[in-house]
Amino acid sequence: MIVTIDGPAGAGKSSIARQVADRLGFEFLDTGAMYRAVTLGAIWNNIDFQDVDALVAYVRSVNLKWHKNRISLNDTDVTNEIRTPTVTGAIHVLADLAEVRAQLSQQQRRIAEGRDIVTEGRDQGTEVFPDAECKIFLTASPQERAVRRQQQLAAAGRNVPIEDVIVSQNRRDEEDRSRPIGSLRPADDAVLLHSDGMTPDEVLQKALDIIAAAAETAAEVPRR
Ligand SMILES: Nc1ncnc2c1ncn2[C@@H]1O[C@H](COP(=O)(O)OP(=O)(O)OP(=O)(O)O)[C@@H](O)[C@H]1O
Ligand SMILES: Nc1ccn([C@H]2C[C@H](O)[C@@H](COP(=O)(O)O)O2)c(=O)n1
Repeated sequence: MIVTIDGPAGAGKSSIARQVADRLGFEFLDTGAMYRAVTLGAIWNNIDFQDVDALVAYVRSVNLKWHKNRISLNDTDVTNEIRTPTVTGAIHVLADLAEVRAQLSQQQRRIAEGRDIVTEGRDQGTEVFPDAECKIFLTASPQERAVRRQQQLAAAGRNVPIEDVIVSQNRRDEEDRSRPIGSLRPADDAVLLHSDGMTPDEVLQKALDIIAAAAETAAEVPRR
């Protein structure tokens, strides 16, 4: 069974998707980590971000591996290095390129093949797994997401004023929504889960309920 969880930055996708996967004994895939890793690699290799051909060639050449919730690039574990503001600020350049998306989407489908998996990102239910048995669009208001992000950053030792968090969140939302391919939007058949005012445990339980209902429907309606 494939479960997709898409939504805007800071909605709680990775934390909820990981817990859902643990509870169900499914694999978990963080597709944002893949976009982050190739962006980091392009920076490390001093690739000119204006040179589309060079960026595409680089992404085609790298060996990206997702294993046990960690990501490696040409056999170097970059799970921690991909979470810097520099990487976050540069991702949109690669994420906007159709060829890069095609490459990473293909790899995501390969990872999911024959597995029960919870995969999260922006385009999982719309572009990468249009036939997924369960699609959730997890969201929260910009204010709520910003507060969560500020607390997450503070827990990691970075005290960032809420105004700055909101500015960078608005920029990412705009980039993610206006992308020509793979833009952030709910699939027509996604269940909307708006998490304002819900604790993480409540969101987890709601997601599990949605998945249980979808699994029941999938069992009743055999796939063509
Ligand atoms: N319902 C909730 N209530 C309060 N905090 C939450 C809730 N859900 C998630 N969080 C917290 O919000 C922060 C952001 O969550 P998370 O990293 O899972 O978001 P995300 O959607 O994956 O973001 P991104 O796309 O930027 O990676 C984390 O610190 C997480 O623990
Ligand atoms: N399926 C995906 C996943 C991620 N991206 C891009 C857009 C995001 O802003 C960025 C980082 O993702 P995050 O780690 O914050 O989930 O990567 C995408 O285009 N498609």
